[in-house]
Amino acid sequence: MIEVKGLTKRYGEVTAVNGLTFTVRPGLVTGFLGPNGAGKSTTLRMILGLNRPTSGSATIGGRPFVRHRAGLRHAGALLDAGDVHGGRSAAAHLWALARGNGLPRRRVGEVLREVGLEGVARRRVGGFSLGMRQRLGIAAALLGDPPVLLFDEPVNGLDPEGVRWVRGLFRRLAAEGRTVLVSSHLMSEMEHTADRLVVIGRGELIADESVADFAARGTGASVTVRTPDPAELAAVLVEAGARVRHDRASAGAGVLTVTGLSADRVGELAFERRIPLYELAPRAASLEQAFMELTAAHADHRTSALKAGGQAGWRDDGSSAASRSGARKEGV
Ligand SMILES: Nc1ncnc2c1ncn2[C@@H]1O[C@H](COP(=O)(O)OP(=O)(O)OP(=O)(O)O)[C@@H](O)[C@H]1O
Repeated sequence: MIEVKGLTKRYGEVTAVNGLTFTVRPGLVTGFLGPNGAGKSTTLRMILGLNRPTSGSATIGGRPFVRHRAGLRHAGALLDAGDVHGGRSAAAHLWALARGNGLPRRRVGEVLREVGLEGVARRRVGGFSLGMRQRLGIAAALLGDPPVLLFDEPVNGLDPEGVRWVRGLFRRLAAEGRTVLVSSHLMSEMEHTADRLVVIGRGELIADESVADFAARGTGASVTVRTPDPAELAAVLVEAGARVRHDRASAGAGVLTVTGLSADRVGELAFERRIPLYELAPRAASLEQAFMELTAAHADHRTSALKAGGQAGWRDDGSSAASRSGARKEGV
């Protein structure tokens, strides 16, 4: 379990994280989402004791991470896949970590097999692709067989097969009862991977709930209804204030997409007018749409980034080099 309470981090004038409070539970994959600069990496670094909070606390299993001896047995993390000594082999890199944490040598071979790098164990990490480095970072996180795992943008650089593999790995780790926290800017990725979402914007908590509850908050929610009398039903629904789109005919019936009325109300109106229904299904807004709506107020930097000729919206290069190297310079 990870517990974050009133966590705040200021860098001079910049408040990177502002009074964050949330709990990450075992047995679930929790997605940690937010626009660029929302404070995800800073939060993960504070949870791992790499950045010192200005105020508030973060604990893993009830204690600050730095108070755990042989830390890799308690929590494993992939923060920055590029942050590896390029002159070492994959096996040597992992063996150095294992030795420092009192872990047996056999774990090196086990985790290399787990991530599919056993064939390149003796190769220098300097020649690895970004995807291979991500796999190596995941191997390092798994080395101590820890109950708590944190991954910062783990799918960057992975090919489609790698993405599928990593999704399956996270689901398995959660099914084993571990606490799994995964940061991402890819909404679609979280839709397939996470059970819960912690969403932040400008360092503040926006949502902490199940994926389904989060998606249901978007205004793009609609109702799909199939009926042999689509024209008549459409007229009734429009009269009641709905917007109706006639999509297609299917198995002798018309399919309507209705927005602005709940599925319950659509069913009631059809019943009152004695219009038969073959199908009535509420559809939540897409996660992406709900996310864009809910974070809009916390992400006005998108516009300024565009004006400045910088990158707007979601990060797609897997790095925020300035902030990360800056955070490293803090020397904690
Ligand atoms: N060492 C630092 N010195 C000054 N400001 C920093 C430092 N580290 C981070 N920041 C600032 O804190 C804010 C949060 O940055 P952080 O990297 O945690 O966000 P993020 O959600 O991980 O973003 P991204 O997805 O772009 O990596 C940003 O405004 C960033 O510029």
